[in-house]
Amino acid sequence: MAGFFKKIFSFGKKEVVEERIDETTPLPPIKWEALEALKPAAEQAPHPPLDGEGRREAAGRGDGADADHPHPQASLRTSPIEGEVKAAPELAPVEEPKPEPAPTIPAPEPVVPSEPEPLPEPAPEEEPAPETPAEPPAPEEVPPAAPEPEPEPQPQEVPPAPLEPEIEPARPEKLPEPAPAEVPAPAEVPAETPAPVEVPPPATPSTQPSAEASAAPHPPAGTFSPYRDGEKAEAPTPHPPLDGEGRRAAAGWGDSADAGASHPHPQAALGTSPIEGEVKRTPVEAKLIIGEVAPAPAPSPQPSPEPKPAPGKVTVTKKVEQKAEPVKAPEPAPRRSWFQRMRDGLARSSKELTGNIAGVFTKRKLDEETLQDLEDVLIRADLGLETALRVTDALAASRYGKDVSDEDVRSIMAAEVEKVLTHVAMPLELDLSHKPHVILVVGVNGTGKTTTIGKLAAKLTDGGLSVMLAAGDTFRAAAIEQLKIWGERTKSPVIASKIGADAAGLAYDAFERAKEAGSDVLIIDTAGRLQNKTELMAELEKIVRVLGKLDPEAPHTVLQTVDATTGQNALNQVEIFRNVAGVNGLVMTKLDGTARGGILVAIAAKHKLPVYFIGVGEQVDDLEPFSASEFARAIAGVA
Ligand SMILES: Nc1nc2c(ncn2[C@@H]2O[C@H](COP(=O)(O)OP(=O)(O)OP(=O)(O)O)[C@@H](O)[C@H]2O)c(=O)[nH]1
Repeated sequence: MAGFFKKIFSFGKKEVVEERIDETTPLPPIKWEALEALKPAAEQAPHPPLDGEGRREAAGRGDGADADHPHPQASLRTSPIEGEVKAAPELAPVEEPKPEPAPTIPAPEPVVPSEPEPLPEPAPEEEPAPETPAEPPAPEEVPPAAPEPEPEPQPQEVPPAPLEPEIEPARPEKLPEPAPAEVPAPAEVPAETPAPVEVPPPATPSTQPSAEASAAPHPPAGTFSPYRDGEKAEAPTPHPPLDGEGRRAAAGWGDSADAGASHPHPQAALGTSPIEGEVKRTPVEAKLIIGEVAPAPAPSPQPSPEPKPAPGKVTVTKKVEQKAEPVKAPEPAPRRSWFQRMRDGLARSSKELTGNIAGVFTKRKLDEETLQDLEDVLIRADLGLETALRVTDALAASRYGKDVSDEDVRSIMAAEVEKVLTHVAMPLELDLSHKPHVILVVGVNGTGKTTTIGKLAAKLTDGGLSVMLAAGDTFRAAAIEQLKIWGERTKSPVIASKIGADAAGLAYDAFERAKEAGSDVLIIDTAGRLQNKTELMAELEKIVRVLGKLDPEAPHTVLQTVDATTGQNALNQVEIFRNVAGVNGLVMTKLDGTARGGILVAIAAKHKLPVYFIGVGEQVDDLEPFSASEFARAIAGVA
């Protein structure tokens, strides 16, 4: 017995056990053990006081681990089984032995005191699971990877100690997890089998995950929400130390004191820091940790950091945009010359015409039939009867009865068309003795009056002339705004009035204003109107009459815009406007992309009015002086 007690005393902590034994009435067991003590070594010594068979069993298991706390704990639990009432008092003493491991890990102990009561139980439960050798290594491995991410979450969480209450609910689940981390020592716990039943399943699996989860999952979680919220890992940086401490404590505790308080301590520490962090981050994350931590542990941490890349991608898109910008620079593609544009525009007219001509003169001698066919082709091309006869007459005069190719025919046609146009292809001359030189622009709706005014104003202002614009189209607000835009672009003042105002009155006012301003040129826009609209045509006539009151020679130039796509109706338009407004010049618009450009030749042949410009587009510089030869060659398809 003496030796037995000595051994007990040597354990120190076990001394308490002896006293307890006395209280619990271990007398019968004492005798029984005394007998055993005589037989075996002192190994069973601690057990005797514990008395129960469980003690023996525990002793057998804990032979090697006796020194460890597990024994006291085992005794506590075992005894509780017999008389749980007593177990409570024993628990306190049992934890006391923990201090022993504490020396090894002083940090954990301080934490334990506050949570010892609840924690001790869960810890022992978890311990059994940790026994699994494979598991302990896992947690250890985890820490390395986890430490980096974990630190972040903890720091934030640590400060808000009050938040722990929220965390605690989650702890029960997590608590088992931290225990595994401490597993190293827990291996001794196995004796605590009773509780393990519940714990093991969660503990072992959870433990690793928990340890990792706390570590791995936490980092991710921390990375997720924290990053987004604070984004700044700056907060995390402070955490690392905290985590490290918590982890170290956990690890240390597990190593030495795992059995008893060690578990609660690490858990508490782990749970508090990581849990808090997770909880705050987002409920979603918490779910991940609790529910599927085990499967996710390793991957979860990784995915968490990955989300960060997402924002990185955003930056990438920005870079892409920047790259796109430089691409825009080269966009300014070289613009085709006006002639090329006119040529392309007349391509449809030319292609149809030359194609038909080729169809007539394919390996055929020139005779009356072929000449008649050619005349029909030219007329259908809107060149007009007069121009068609000029071409057929010229062809018959030189090639009648001979083989004629379509190229010969096109060449002769170009020459004859040029002859017709030469007399009308004149440059616009402005008599600046008039201050201002008044240009009245008329025409049917949509033929390009306002656009042509803008283009012309640009040419004049570019030439150093001062220009004033008058919005005589008082019927359409859009027309007024359109002219104002052109005025801004050409830096030309625009005189306008309210919708529905008298156009003649506006023209008169504008003329006076231009005189007062000393403008070189006044360009007056008018409302589009069909030549068969008597009232509108009368209004146009009135405008001309009113302008004449200020200057008998005004308007000095009356330009009519003619839409090349109009066809034969253009001939009638020019005739009417010429009679009503005294048109003395034409601008053939929309020659770009029409198959009816031949009408220009017909108009020129019939009215012999000057064609100052041709419109080959909607841009400001798409107004070109009319060239008879170029137009003729273009429409005839002659290079
Ligand atoms: N392709 C092409 N379009 C043109 C040309 N000239 C004018 N346009 C377009 O033809 C349309 C009518 O031009 P406007 O200048 O408004 O014609 P408008 O005669 O003033 O019209 P109203 O005020 O309604 O009488 C606009 O879309 C112009 O961009 C041209 O030479 N080529």
